[in-house]
Amino acid sequence: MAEHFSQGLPFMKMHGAGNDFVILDSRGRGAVTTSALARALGDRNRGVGYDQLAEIRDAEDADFALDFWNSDGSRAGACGNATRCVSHYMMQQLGRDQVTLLTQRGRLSAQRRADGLVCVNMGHPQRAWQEVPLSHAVDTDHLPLPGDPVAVGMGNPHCVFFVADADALDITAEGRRYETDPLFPQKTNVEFASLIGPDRLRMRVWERGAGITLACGSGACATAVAAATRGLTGRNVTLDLDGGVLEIDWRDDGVWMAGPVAHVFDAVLSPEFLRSVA
Ligand SMILES: N[C@@H](CCC[C@H](N)C(=O)O)C(=O)O
Repeated sequence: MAEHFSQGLPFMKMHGAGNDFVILDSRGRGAVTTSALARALGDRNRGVGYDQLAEIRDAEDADFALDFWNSDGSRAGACGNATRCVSHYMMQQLGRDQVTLLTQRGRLSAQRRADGLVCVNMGHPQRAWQEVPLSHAVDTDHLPLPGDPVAVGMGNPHCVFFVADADALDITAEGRRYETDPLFPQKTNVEFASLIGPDRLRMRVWERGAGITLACGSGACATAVAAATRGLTGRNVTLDLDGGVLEIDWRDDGVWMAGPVAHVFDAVLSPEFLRSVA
């Protein structure tokens, strides 16, 4: 790859509610991300460090397409906060307040609200066990696991626990344990949520392929769907995460998520770094 990028490879660093991303804009050229590049870049000592890498590609019937990678080099089918960050960047580039995009999940749309928050329709939640996916037929509202969690797919799998105090938990131990539970053949993201007020939840997350992160957009959507399904909240919910606040509105046309985005810096990966990954 280094021979194709003799001047280096430009990238952006952005975050959404503290969920941080490296973003490559590959429009007009082929996609460059490989599992090896994602893993090397995701290493906070030897690379740049991030929760997810998002690569923007050309799309024929949408404004752009997006692929997601976790920092361990694995692929992710959805990433709500990166979708909001990249949509912000694309709206700025196109001079518009709304964009459409393609992900593995299908066609999504994003908008900038009057208050400046960027929101995305993450699509309908996946509630059938095959869709999450789970390894066999079970009640997704009450998984046969300690703690009685809920399984929700948002284009990626989530296992949501409702607990008395999410801040009192060792989520590294609990998250690691359930990420690889055999009930989830593709592993899972793990959320821990507590009801802290009417339609308000405190949520912490252990992400598949990334570990503890300060926020997870698809996880916030899954948690809001699980809370409404359990009758703990209505369908319009505010979530307090370690890195900020996300608003989730489960409407007839899908689960909408709104929150802050920040463009941190632009930089260039050196040819030496790219050579070391080849
Ligand atoms: N941070 C993300 C979710 C990223 C993907 C996840 N780790 C997976 O493997 O499914 C978000 O904002 O949704």
